[in-house]
Amino acid sequence: MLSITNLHVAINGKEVLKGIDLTIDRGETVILFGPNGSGKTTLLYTIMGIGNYEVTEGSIVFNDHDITSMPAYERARLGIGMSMQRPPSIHGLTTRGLVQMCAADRDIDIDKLARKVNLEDFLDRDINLGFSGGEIKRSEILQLMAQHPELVLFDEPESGVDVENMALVGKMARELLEENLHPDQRHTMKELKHERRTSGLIITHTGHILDYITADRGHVLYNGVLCCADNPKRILEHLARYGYRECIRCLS
Ligand SMILES: Nc1ncnc2c1ncn2[C@@H]1O[C@H](COP(=O)(O)OP(=O)(O)OP(=O)(O)O)[C@@H](O)[C@H]1O
Repeated sequence: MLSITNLHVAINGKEVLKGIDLTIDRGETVILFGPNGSGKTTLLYTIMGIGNYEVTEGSIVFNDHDITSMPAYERARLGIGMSMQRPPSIHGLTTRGLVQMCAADRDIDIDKLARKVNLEDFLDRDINLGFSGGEIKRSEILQLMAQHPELVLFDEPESGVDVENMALVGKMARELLEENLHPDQRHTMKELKHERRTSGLIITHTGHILDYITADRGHVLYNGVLCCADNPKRILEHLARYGYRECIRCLS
């Protein structure tokens, strides 16, 4: 699905990512922790191909396509989608218009999808213009539901979201990632996991998203370097107790 090898990324000549190796298999969800400024957003934007990020070394391969230098719209067409932490407002582009663009030639019922995230009254408003934090996140989810990507990149889904909105965002994120496949009498969890085609890479500081989705693995990104891989809840407990100082010891 996604294979990142020795990825070095610079912004305005400053190296921010310093040799990232990361593989995400089909149906797998990976959580990314890390202190402010460690390069998490840079990694997600570089995978999506947006912004002024220069790949100076290494490669990103998605479903056997080398996407390292591909424009963002081609990556989206291949099946990568992203929910940004602070997406821009766009004058003159309605939410409905953007959601329709996300769907490309898929046949979707925009009004029905919007009702799922309580955004039916926002469809004819300019995208994100005057939206609250929770409304922005719900609109990001709506776009992802329309796009139906194979790899979902979430940059801090909890940011700016109140408890009630978090429950809705978490539920919809689970629906996107787990594709409404629930264990029943005929199918075990293991069998269903095998059927899943959607993968996720999620940045979180608080870990609240882990109350809603099942993550397979967590990593810590520290100063542009991935420094550990473990059960995400265990990493979170460790960070709550010791902060990031153990990462410095780990890397030294
Ligand atoms: N356009 C830019 N110009 C210069 N430096 C930048 C730019 N964008 C990001 N950086 C720098 O790159 C580093 C990594 O930023 P990034 O946003 O990837 O960190 P992060 O781990 O996502 O942080 P946070 O948890 O605070 O969101 C920071 O030092 C940041 O100031």
